[in-house]
Amino acid sequence: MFTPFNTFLETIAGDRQLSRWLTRLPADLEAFLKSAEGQEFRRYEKILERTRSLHADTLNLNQPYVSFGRGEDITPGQHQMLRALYREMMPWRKGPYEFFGEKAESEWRSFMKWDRLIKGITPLAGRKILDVGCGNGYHMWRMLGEGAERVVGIDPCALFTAQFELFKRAVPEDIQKKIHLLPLGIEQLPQLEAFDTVFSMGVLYHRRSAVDHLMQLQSQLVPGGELVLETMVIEGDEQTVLIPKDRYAKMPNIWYIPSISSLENLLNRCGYINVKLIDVCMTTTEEQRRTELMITESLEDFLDPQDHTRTIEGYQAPTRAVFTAQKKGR
Ligand SMILES: Nc1ncnc2c1ncn2[C@@H]1O[C@H](C[S@+](CC[C@H]([NH3+])C(=O)[O-])CC(=O)[O-])[C@@H](O)[C@H]1O
Repeated sequence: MFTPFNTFLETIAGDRQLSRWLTRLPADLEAFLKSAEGQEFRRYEKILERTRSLHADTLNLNQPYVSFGRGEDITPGQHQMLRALYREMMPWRKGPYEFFGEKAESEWRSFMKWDRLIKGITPLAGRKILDVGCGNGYHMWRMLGEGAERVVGIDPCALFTAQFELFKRAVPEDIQKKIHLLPLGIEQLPQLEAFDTVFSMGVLYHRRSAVDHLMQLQSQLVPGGELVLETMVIEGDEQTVLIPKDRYAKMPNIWYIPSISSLENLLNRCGYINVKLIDVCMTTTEEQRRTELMITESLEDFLDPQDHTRTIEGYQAPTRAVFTAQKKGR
């Protein structure tokens, strides 16, 4: 029934920690496919059928444009087909990508976040990784490029899963076995204690309970494993947290924006050790902007037109911090 996810189910059957997931994963995937979001995914799958004959034997996962295949590998008709397909699968929020020479320019230049964090985290070579709220998987490909042994991403959005599948289905089978995006929310994960590094980037502020989110992430890590947490922060002391009255930067679903020191405190209270701040950076319109493949409002429209250090509601403009923290060893 759940064809696109079968390889993952087979892979985890032989893994002592991950096989625990089999108690609920098949049912969750089935429920997804039956849901409205799942119907949407099926619709995208029909679109993906058009790319069935594309096989990318050259990959470059270590540069800003994550790229698969070369332009000269496909016909002019296939180039045209890909350009049309990108449009049918809009909006492209994360990227950029290059697929057989066709560039997909996304709203976010996601490599800028990657460049800010990669030098501050434990090297990913040989590690098993979970990326929570992975979007269309841009950073997952970069993780694989760093030599990760296996990368699992979860994101409940059907479109993002389909965008990921566009590329995944074209790569060689040995690579397909190492990288998996499942259309699930973090709340659907049992305590797996299976991952050496867990990423949560751009997710904490969407969660209604920050404490539960941090504890849930911890329960995915092996003892001694590393959390990489990226989230919005505001200026202030250990007691400062912004809970927007209503919208924040026009977003209705922002619940919790702590100061750096209050988030450090929270990570410690949740039992993490070696909490380190590795980057703080105000988001610019160079990093987040409208493109041909994301034509609705972007950062520029969310800021006060007279003062780009404020959101349109008058709050501090989006500023993002990256932390690493470790789960205690046994
Ligand atoms: N319950 C949930 N569980 C898991 N994911 C969720 C949930 N709810 C929403 N999401 C997903 O979390 C992602 C947040 S974006 C960060 C992408 C990437 N990490 C990035 O850092 O560029 C936010 C941003 O870019 O500000 C979206 O793809 C949602 O579908």
